[in-house]
Amino acid sequence: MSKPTTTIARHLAKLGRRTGVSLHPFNRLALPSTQTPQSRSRSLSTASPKERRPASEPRPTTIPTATFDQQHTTVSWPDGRESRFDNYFLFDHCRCSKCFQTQTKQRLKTLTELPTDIQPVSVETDTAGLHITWSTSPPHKSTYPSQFLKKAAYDPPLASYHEAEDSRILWNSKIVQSPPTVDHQDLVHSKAETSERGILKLLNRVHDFGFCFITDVPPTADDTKWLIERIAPIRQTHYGGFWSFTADLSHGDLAYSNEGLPAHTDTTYFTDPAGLQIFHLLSHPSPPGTGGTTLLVDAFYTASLLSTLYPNSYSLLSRLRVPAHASGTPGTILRPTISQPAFSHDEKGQLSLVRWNNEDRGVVGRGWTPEEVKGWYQASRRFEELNRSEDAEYWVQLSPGTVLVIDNWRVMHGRSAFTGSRTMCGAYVGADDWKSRRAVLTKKYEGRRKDPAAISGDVDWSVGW
Ligand SMILES: C[N+](C)(C)CCCC[C@H](N)C(=O)O
Ligand SMILES: O=C(O)CCC(=O)C(=O)O
Repeated sequence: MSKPTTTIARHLAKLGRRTGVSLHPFNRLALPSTQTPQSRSRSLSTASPKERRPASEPRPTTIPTATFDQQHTTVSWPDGRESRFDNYFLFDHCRCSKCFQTQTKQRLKTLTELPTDIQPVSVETDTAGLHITWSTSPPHKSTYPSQFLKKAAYDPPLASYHEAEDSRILWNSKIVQSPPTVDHQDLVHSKAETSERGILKLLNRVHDFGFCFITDVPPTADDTKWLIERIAPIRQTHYGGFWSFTADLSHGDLAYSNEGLPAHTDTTYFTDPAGLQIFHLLSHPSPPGTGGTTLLVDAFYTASLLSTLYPNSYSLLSRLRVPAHASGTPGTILRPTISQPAFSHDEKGQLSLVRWNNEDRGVVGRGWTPEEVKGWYQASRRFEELNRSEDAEYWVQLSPGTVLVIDNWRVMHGRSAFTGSRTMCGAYVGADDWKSRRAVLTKKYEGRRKDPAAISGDVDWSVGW
């Protein structure tokens, strides 16, 4: 693949000057959201006086006060902020034993069982939070911890929700200086707690950087499979569960050849793209073999650059849906029922999933305007140029004993063409599965520190967000 002759370096230099941030790795660039900078500033500057902006960060609070009327209960925080809740919303979110099954953590009432004219007969506040006695017969009593109310506030939302501190760190080619790594011993220690803490460290690094190496892994398929199964359940696909592959075209896919593969994410043809892509290079005698070097690119980093350099291109790649397919293996014609754009965002507008695979891309343009077709190609070429820039590309030669764990929703991977006999093994893990594993271990070993008010009495308020 010839290097694109681009003016990206000039753009990057300008960007560095314009944003005042030096684009070195471990930079906490703001993750791009659906709104491009211009549109974001417009929405803020045109907010009418009546639209209340998220309040500033709270000062230490003591005990709030509360008032209510037929429709709402309003909590006034000691720092002057106010949070207004529909009474129906509060009643719906009661987690007393009659409304919420504490073991299964599920609601016990349907919406039509909640009276639409529900209102308090009294409200009180204390260090435990807000206590409401409702106008039901007999009177139903609910308690809401202050922490819950601040997190759930929607009228207005509190700043902490939209500016939630995210530990993600965007990186470029300089990550080579200090790539995230954990040691195999930390993950398979005989003491269960030590292993779990090691797996949490691994998954935190995968969350923060989008990838992490595991060193000193016994270079066998069996040991690799056993290790992956300790991290999270292996996801079955049409490639099987745990796989070993080589250049034999045993599957109708270029991965099973010795071709070079540009930076891409896998399984864009699944409605739910694989969450983790785990690789372990078991063998590639070189010499006589050549090539087969691994490429990593942080798509959140290059998308962030695109968002700043070419906001309209970022918006097009966030909106226009692109068909993807896997049709090369006999008996398989895979495509998502609902095509998706390259960039998907969460409910906060944060970039959460990048689908980028030029080989598996289908026919674009159906339902688009001619201008959108032109604009999409321009935007995609710009994104590809950023991905193929020396600034973004991190090339690393894998070797037996080092496992590479990739967040396939964020970091793209690829490889240089190779000769010789090369065997790679690994597996996919579902996105929800590895994030659940991380959430459970975080709650177990960091819960008190990260969310002290999560457990109030025997009610778990940390779930359901
Ligand atoms: C990893 N393994 C070799 C089993 C499959 C590779 C699948 C590659 C496919 N083009 C995709 O991007 O999903
Ligand atoms: O063979 C490699 O190093 C990577 C193959 C690849 O990109 C893939 O399996 O998606």
